[in-house]
Amino acid sequence: MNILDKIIADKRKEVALKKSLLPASQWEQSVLFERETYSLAKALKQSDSGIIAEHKRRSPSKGTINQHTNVAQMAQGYLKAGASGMSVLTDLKYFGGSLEDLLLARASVELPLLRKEFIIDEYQILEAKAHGADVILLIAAVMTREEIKMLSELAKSLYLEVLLEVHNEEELQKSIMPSLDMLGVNNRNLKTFEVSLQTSKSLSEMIPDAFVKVSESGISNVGAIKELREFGYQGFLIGENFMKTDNPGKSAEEFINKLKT
Ligand SMILES: O=C(O)c1ccccc1NCC(=O)[C@H](O)[C@H](O)COP(=O)(O)O
Repeated sequence: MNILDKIIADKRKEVALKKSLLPASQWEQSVLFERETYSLAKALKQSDSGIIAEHKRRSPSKGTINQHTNVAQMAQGYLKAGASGMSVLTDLKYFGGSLEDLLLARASVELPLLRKEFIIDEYQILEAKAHGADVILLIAAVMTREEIKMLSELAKSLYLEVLLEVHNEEELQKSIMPSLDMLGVNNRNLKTFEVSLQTSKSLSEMIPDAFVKVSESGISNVGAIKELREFGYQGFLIGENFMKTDNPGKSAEEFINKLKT
């Protein structure tokens, strides 16, 4: 079994257990459920950075990246740096994240927040809204077109935006539908961990202009962003490059300042 299949199999068990313990209806009572959300798509179109800076303690491909994080400080650092949004990993087993991380980020900044999670069930979308997310991620590799439609339409009905992630043409073709806001191309093959920015470049012309294009993973220098912009990308999801430093906020600030020159 490849790592993505393993993550999804574990996620199904985790969600089934949560559903048996805590009904989804409780999330609708959260004070955060009725709030206005921030648009990441708009921020990416309007900002001059386009950076979505990630909070990620560890990953299957890199192991431990940074165990000594202060989510609130990091969120404020990313905001000060000029990031267009923040991505918060909420999976515990493989990434060391939690819904508390998302709540802390929400309490700290008014930036658009992406819940970076392996979403396979409506329950996780209600949970995302109740914990401060503005955007959810759907991964085409692990769902059918019907599931993408059902989950993205639910998210939109809750005023959450949807970032749909693909890694190849087949995933892209099966996924295009009006209930998506952003199309993300993951440069990392989640089954083999191979990373190539060429994946974003090759798929770019197949993404309809109606969607904001986001390039994800393996971005470690300003030159890469300048190249990807030539292919129409307006969003750039960066995790490890910031998280591996002692001060991710400051490292994002230096990166974004360099981007402006
Ligand atoms: O990062 C991994 O090892 C990974 C493995 C399996 C599924 C997902 C994985 N990563 C999630 C991401 O998409 C990245 O955290 C995100 O795009 C940022 O990537 P990077 O800048 O390379 O840290």
